[in-house]
Amino acid sequence: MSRKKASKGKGGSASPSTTKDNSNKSSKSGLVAGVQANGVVHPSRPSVSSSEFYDVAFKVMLVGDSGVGKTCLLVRFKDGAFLAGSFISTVGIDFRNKVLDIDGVKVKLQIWDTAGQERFRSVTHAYYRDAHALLLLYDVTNKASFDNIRAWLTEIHEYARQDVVLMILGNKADASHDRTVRREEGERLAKEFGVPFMETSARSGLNVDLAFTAIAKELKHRSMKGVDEPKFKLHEYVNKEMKTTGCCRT
Ligand SMILES: Nc1nc2c(ncn2[C@@H]2O[C@H](COP(=O)(O)OP(=O)(O)OP(=O)(O)O)[C@@H](O)[C@H]2O)c(=O)[nH]1
Repeated sequence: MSRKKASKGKGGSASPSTTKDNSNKSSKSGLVAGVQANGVVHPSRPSVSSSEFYDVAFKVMLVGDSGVGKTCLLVRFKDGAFLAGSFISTVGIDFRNKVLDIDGVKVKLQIWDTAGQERFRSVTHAYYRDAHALLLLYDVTNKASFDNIRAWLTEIHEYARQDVVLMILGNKADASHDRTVRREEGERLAKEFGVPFMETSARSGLNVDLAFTAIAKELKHRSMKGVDEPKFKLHEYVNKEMKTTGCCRT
């Protein structure tokens, strides 16, 4: 299978220019050429065994209230590290790339980290329609961020594609002493809307890889499924993985 080469930069900012306030967390390598509107890149380069090369690419957006841990989740997934220290809010939108090997297929996720603050909402709206998947986060120590999930879902239905892959994540699951939202509440809400759900922790790494891998698997199956290939079921995959790992995988 021939493969496309991913951009070399760690990530980048898209217009309007965005980053964390006063931080150097984002780089500025710009948008990656070749990611088409339907997310499937038709490769033209020969296959090489490098993580820079990929077969298909998709855009994944992280959304949710300010402070729920979107940037930290992305950094944990991309770099395997936790961004400790004082909280610096994202301004606008920023992205990073990561290539995953899904059943022998190189899947590039271009992951967009959006600002949770209300004042950047109109910027975020402009990016919804290009997203193939959305990870909607709340903070298990912040009840308001959980209550706002319904409003976020309304917004998603208004601005995102109809076939967008969606998952709800209850982040900061490590912070058991400060928890105000029980896991069952998250599960119930997600069930009500028919959306897969898991709790995550950017701090400990709990379920972070699983969340992105599940999304990548679903997107890859949708774009490349053969006639005889069994249908991939995101819900079932998430439930099975949570059961086999006892709900907690770092
Ligand atoms: N205990 C704990 N703290 C976390 C976790 N994830 C993020 N935080 C903390 O929560 C704060 C906010 O994290 P960010 O990742 O910047 O939040 P955000 O959702 O990107 O916020 P905006 O950019 O304003 O939308 C920071 O102080 C983080 O250190 C987590 O999994 N566990």
